[in-house]
Amino acid sequence: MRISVAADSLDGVAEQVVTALRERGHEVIPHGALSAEERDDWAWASESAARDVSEGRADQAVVCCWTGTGASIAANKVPGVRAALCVDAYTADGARKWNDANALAISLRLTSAVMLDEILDAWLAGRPSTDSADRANVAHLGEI
Ligand SMILES: O=C(CO)[C@H](O)[C@H](O)COP(=O)(O)O
Repeated sequence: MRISVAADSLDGVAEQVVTALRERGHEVIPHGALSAEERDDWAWASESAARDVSEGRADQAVVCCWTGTGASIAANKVPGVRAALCVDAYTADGARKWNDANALAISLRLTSAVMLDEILDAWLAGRPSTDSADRANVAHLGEI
């Protein structure tokens, strides 16, 4: 997959997100502090990655800031983007399954290197539920 990755600083696991995705065979499009040319504030960096998804340049995004909250809020403002702040593998699996989330938000403060690997494995293996109630919930997100 092509995965856009944004971070507002290189603290914590920011650069490990890029390395881990490339090791798993994905093409990474870097944004914010991960790019030499871009503004690195969380709202701008996360927006850039989310717009890649919204406009078809990327299949998914991973957006990071210190808490993960600002990055997820910014990404969720972009049409068609469903960003989920995930702190463990169960949440990441559920976000893909029940929310059909297409942007993974990560807290650089909370997420250890070990947890990041677990979260990414669950996220990348996850598939959206085909259950009609789950699909109805996801479809309604586009109507709110
Ligand atoms: O977690 C965040 C936003 O939700 C930011 O990473 C945090 O506010 C730090 O940003 P800055 O370095 O610009 O003060």
